[in-house]
Amino acid sequence: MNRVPATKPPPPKAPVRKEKAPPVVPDLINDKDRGTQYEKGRFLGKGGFAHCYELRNKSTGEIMAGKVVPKTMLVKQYQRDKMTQEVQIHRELCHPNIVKVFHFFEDPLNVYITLELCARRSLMELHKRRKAVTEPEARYFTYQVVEGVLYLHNLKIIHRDMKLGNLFLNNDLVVKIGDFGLATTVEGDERKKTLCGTPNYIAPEVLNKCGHSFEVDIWAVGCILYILLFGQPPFESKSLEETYSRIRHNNYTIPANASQPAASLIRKMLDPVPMRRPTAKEVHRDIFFRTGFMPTRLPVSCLTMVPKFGHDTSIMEENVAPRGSADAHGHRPLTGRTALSTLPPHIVSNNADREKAQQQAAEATFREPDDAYLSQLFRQVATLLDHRLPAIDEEEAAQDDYQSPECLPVFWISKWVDYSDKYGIGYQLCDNSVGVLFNDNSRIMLDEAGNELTYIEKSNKEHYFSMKDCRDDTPQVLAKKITLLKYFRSYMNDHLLKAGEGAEQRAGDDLARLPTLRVWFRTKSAIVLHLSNGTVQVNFFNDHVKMMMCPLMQAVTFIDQNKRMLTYKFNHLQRNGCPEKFLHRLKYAKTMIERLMSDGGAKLAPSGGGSRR
Ligand SMILES: Nc1ncnc2c1ncn2[C@@H]1O[C@H](COP(=O)(O)OP(=O)(O)OP(=O)(O)O)[C@@H](O)[C@H]1O
Repeated sequence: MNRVPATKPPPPKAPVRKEKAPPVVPDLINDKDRGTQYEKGRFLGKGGFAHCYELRNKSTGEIMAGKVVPKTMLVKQYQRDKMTQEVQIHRELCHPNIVKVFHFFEDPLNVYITLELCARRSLMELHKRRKAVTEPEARYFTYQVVEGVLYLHNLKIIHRDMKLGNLFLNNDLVVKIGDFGLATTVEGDERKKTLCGTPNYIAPEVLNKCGHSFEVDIWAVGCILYILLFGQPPFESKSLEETYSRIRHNNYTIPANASQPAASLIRKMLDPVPMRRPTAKEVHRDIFFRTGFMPTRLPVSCLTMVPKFGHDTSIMEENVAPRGSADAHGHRPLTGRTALSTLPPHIVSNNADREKAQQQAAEATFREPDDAYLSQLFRQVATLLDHRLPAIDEEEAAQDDYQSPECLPVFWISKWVDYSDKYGIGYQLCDNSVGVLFNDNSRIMLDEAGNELTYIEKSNKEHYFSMKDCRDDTPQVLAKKITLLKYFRSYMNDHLLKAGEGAEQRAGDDLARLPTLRVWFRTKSAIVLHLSNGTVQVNFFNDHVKMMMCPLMQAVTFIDQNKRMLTYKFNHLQRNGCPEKFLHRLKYAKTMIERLMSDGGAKLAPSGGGSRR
């Protein structure tokens, strides 16, 4: 296929930028000293000097993460010393909020560190997808970070590179502090004078080179809490010089909508004078962590969607008269996009905290763009295609080093059933939750366990309730929709194969607000689906290739004919090239996004071809 019209002279071939040579990692890795063999699993990602893979202990079946550093990266003595120092500090640590190091060994090619697997990536990906999170979530994550820091400081260890990307998440969304590459131990009142490498959230005393200690970690935690709550770093600017100048002058502002305890804690942690900053112990007992919601756990869906903090026992629906204005506890349902009342039992809090969290979640959903990021995605794909992308081989693009697996979507549609000639389209998400987009543009969603139900009116007003609360007097229209949802669910469970089978999954949760199908249509060659979290999915009928594009991660994932998942950042494809086959699909996707935009709100295109119920 021609990439340039024949009339134009072809522009010079874009240079292909070669990345650093990736390590050669055998499929079977031998830890000779312990007599253990590991099978190399999926590629997890790469950092400045390490590549990370899922490893499976052949004899125990245990799955872990394996950091691989090629020996060619450790030629100089100082590089080897740094690595040994990092591992020496890290391997001694044992705390629920610190990534566990299991072993450290080498073979002729590489050095390996086996680590506790953090399958849900890091707070950096959460931040990219969500920007500002709600205060209960910020409290939940930051408290765990502080617990880890308190443990380290008690052992006289400074981490010195606390940042979102070093705060990993396991499948239960427990925070695990990792990457001890800049960590050091402190003797007595010693002030450290040198720091190799640049920590992300650099404290003023490090910039001023006047000696630093534990307080640099507290400064970084202040930056982390700020980013979680307000969606951007406190001293961010267009240039590094300007950022450093702002740090030196303590030039940052706290948005007016911040709660008093949050604002006060941030001010204390971002004090320009290190000695005035609270210790980890003082932060740990700060009032911010003692008031307001503190969820004991968060659902996986909060990596991409604002969570909900309660149920709506008083169902309201267009064309359905609300049954009473207050629930059994005398709580009035909120009007707006979220109507919440009864709280899950594991959240201990008072009414005022509860309503505040509800309000915050509602405000956050109002901040989501009306087009669910479609125009943003269109611009990204259009920009990518405006460039002359270097053509590369498909197999080259399938190599680990080429991919960015951290950008894999949290949710995609793994099954769908088109019954729009009568009712609507039913679908299953990759976590086994199911939803229906009805022909009247209302939506319904049920989590995997079949407990948590979300009903979204045509006007986008959301109602959450537990299936246990569904009584005999459920309004007839809704009862019918629930029956249809269950029908779709059993049909999909019985009949269809799941796309992307084998990927990480987790059961739904009572705080989960799952993404729902917003708009869809079918063409002769594909079905196009747009989820409310911004993901656009295109399933091609002829060869069963699927593509998912995420505007927030600025990335695309292909599930190819061999069911391989290949994830690429748009800017990586732009710089390093794109196989012709994917380019062709991206061009098609651009037209499809345009059509989604012009279709606006859920106009169901006439169906043509493909599977149909
Ligand atoms: N314990 C883990 N579980 C799952 N994935 C991990 C784990 N540790 C690291 N990763 C993944 O591997 C990638 C590379 O790891 P990391 O960033 O720690 O490497 P690095 O080269 O030491 O980092 P840096 O460039 O920050 O010095 C990370 O982006 C992350 O996606």
